[in-house]
Amino acid sequence: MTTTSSPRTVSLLGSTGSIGTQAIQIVTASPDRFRVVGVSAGGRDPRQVAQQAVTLRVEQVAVASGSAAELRELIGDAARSAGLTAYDPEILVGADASERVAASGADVVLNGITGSIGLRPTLAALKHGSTLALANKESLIVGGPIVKALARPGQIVPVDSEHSAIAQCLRVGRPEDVRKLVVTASGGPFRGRSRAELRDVSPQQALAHPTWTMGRMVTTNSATLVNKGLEVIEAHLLFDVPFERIEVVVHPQSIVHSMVQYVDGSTIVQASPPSMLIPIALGLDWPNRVQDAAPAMDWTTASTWEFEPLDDAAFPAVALARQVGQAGSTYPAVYNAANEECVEAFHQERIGFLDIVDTVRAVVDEHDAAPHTDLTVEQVLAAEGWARSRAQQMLSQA
Ligand SMILES: NC(=O)C1=CN([C@@H]2O[C@H](COP(=O)(O)OP(=O)(O)OC[C@H]3O[C@@H](n4cnc5c(N)ncnc54)[C@H](OP(=O)(O)O)[C@@H]3O)[C@@H](O)[C@H]2O)C=CC1
Ligand SMILES: CC(=O)[C@@H](O)[C@H](O)COP(=O)(O)O
Ligand SMILES: [Mn+2]
Repeated sequence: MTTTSSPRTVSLLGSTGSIGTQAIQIVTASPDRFRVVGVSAGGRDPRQVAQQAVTLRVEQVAVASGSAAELRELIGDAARSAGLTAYDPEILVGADASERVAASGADVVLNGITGSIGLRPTLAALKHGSTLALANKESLIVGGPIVKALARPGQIVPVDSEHSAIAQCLRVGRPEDVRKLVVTASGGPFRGRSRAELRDVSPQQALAHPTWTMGRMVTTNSATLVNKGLEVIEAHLLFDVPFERIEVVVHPQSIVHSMVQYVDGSTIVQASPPSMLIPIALGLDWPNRVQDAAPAMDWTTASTWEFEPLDDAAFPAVALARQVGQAGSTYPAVYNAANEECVEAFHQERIGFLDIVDTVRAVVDEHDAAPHTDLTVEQVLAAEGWARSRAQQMLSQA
């Protein structure tokens, strides 16, 4: 028996970024399964947003900053070039534009925004009943218990490659039989270097990721291993596994995207050549798989997979993340916000590479949060504001 169903409606937040553009690749290849109804971006390239809107015929187009009149004109130009006569989407401009797209009730909201600015859109998507395909790990990490309290079981589908891998590996066993989660890390461009050898590395070197092509923030976070620290907290929050049962192992090939070890000694791995197309496609239609979403492993040619322990002395960001994750409350928000400030300063060549995690640690050490049993968004935002300004003060004295 064949069944037909209408395509899932999808809102893409961060549509012009690495995750957003790959999501468009997936949805345009499967028009029978997905229909994009909204796109949002920061507004750095309104022409690209306009072109996406017209190509996908979305109902809502949003940018955080820019001019509504200019965006409308660019959409009009792109529509005329495409031979579209009557295309008049809703245009949203402003700090809350993505949140409004997220609140429109699409079947799936893919949050591919960078940074903790993605928190309110994440909350809006959950409140309005959409499935949240979550690439924007920062919103879960900073919002922690607030995000979890809003989400019904299964409403958040991880898009981050490691967490998508773990979610896939968890489908083969019972939760009570899980011994540990093993999160893989490429080790970044500076794998194997000592702390002393990291002192003078440049922003350009930090952006030369060995296996993934991604946006600037997450690529830099891979170089410092802050990304892996964030991912340990993300795994704890998504899968309710205590920190002491979440391991990190360095795997330079980025083929095994993470693993689950069960109590009988079996380890289940998810493996595919490094590509976000599979986790994005799963995020959009979990647990259904999109045919040929990405190239599979070729088992007819020889290959070598290496695994090695993380060097915590050279890369202390993961150990620090475990501490802030255990502390909970506003500590993860402070860790992330201080890091976002430091990464920008590093790319402006105001500070060195080692100053990033050293400053994050110093800001976290100064943070004095009461344990919040009922954490609120306002408390998170206040702690973030404090962390950002404290990090900036420290950086200007560095
Ligand atoms: N890229 C990857 O392979 C992976 C990414 N992730 C996570 O996914 C998220 C996105 O990463 P990535 O795609 O690499 O990042 P990019 O920098 O490539 O893209 C970020 C996107 O967010 C948009 N954006 C920025 N600020 C706002 C805002 N205030 N409102 C709405 N949109 C905004 C940007 O628009 P504009 O350019 O106009 O500013 C852009 O479209 C991050 O959380 C990252 O950690 C996780 C795993 C893998
Ligand atoms: C593709 C993806 O999920 C990234 O978050 C990735 O994890 C980055 O690679 P690292 O393992 O170097 O952090
Ligand atoms: Mn990841």
